[in-house]
Amino acid sequence: MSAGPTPLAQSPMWQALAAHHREIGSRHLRQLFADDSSRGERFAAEAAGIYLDYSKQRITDETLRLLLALAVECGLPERIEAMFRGEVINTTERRAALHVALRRPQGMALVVDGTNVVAEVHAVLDAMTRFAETVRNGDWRGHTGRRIRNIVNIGIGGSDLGPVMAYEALRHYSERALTLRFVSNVDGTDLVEATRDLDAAETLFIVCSKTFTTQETLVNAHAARDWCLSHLEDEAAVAKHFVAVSTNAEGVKQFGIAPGSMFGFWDWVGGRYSMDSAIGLSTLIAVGPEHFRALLSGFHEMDEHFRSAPLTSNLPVLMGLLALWNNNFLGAATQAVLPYEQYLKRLPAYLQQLTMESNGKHVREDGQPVGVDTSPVVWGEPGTNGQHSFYQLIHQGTRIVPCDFIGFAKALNPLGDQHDLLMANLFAQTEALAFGRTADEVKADGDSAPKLVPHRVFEGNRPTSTLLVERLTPATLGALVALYEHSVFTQGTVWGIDSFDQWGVELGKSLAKRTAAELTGGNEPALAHDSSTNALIRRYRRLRTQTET
Ligand SMILES: O=P(O)(O)OC[C@H]1O[C@](O)(CO)[C@@H](O)[C@@H]1O
Repeated sequence: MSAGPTPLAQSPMWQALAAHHREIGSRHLRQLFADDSSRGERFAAEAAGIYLDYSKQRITDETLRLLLALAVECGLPERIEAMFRGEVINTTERRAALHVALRRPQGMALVVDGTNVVAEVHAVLDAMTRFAETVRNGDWRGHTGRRIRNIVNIGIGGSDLGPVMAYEALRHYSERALTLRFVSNVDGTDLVEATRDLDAAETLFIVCSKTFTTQETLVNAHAARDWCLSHLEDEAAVAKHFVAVSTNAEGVKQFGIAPGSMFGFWDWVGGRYSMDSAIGLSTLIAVGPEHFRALLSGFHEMDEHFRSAPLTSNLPVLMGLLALWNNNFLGAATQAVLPYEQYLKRLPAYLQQLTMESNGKHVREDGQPVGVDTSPVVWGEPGTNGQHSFYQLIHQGTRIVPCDFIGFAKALNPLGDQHDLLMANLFAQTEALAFGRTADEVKADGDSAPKLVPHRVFEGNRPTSTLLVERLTPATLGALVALYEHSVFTQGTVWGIDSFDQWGVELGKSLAKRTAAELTGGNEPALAHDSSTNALIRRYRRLRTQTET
């Protein structure tokens, strides 16, 4: 009988990294910087307009050498090639993961099973562009002949987070005459508040769902349809006020949206990798075709870098391996993403899905336990808001929280010296986190009572990376997102997991379906859950019908 593959933690390179960690794991960044005056320039790399400074990570040259060797041992170069060739790397769903095809220029064919998928991508892109232009220039009229002024995107997960993140990120480049709203939650408040002040005659709904079976989206889409018809009082209005983005033409037709108003994509685009497919229709309408194509070109530039740059200077590879080092060897369970750019306020939420839905897995592709920790918990807030909230823990708490700081050299909305102040905060935070403040330094400052000294000590040695970009543009946004996509892929490859499935969302979905039927109706159904769930359902049933006092 075959002994099966060697568990990751027993592999030679993992073992070498564990030994190396025992040797240097507690070495302080103060010492690492003191030992090498060029560290700040040496531990940096640049691609697609993004400069990555990783010198404030707790690593040495040897750490990097070993991490890169681990990536090679785990087959990263071959796996990158396999993804770009369109091989079935999403093995549990038996599909390719070809989001890189979505941003290829027209002439750069990618033939999978005899089909040039890039040509198909551009055919959809052209249709989206034509449609977006009619909306933007007012040729597309609502049912009563009025111009469309409001766009409401209905979708959830990847069919929401990408569009909303991109809309917020690129607001500076958006058509001001259009109001965009995003509805995702099955909580009725989301739709009610999104439509409360809108005129149905001027509102276009984009129903985004890869599968067109997602309960939240369909429920919201039907409620939006009811809202629209309650105002416009004619079934025919649906044709002018609803379009769909999906891979499920039949489902779209059943909803009542004509095939001509559907923009398609393919099963090889994962939901969380779909913001640059037709799911980006709201983005395209908001920013216009030129900016949308610039966004795609930024993605593509990072793709090409990921595919062709040597591993030693490959941004996504470096970021992925550093995240893995922090997670698996330094024991950090979380990863903070801290954009010092207000427009990127939804980026942490977007990256939560990208990272945690991709790599929050406990088994390898072959079904065997991974045996080491996988995805960190990703979270964050834009700077400087976080500084007055959770940074306390990052500076002086007992846990290590590796942070990605993201900043831009040029402000999109210059206001006095506010941008310099913003960036001064970013630089100061990374410095304080790395170097801290010793008791002797606190005492030397002379403004602390002795008993306060320990409270004012900062241990430092908190690992951070800084991503510095000239300006937030559609192209740099695309490059930034692609950077994180490929970093996630790098980590998943080392762990040997399928980063493109999401079986973990299924159990909750099916239990919710069963439970929904038990919450309403006159007679209490026989409840066969555990005693906690049974009691909660009973109390809920009582409260929902109880007369208010
Ligand atoms: O676009 P759909 O098919 O409605 O799916 C929405 C989301 O639901 C999931 O399948 C599971 O949460 C996500 O991966 C996806 O982005």
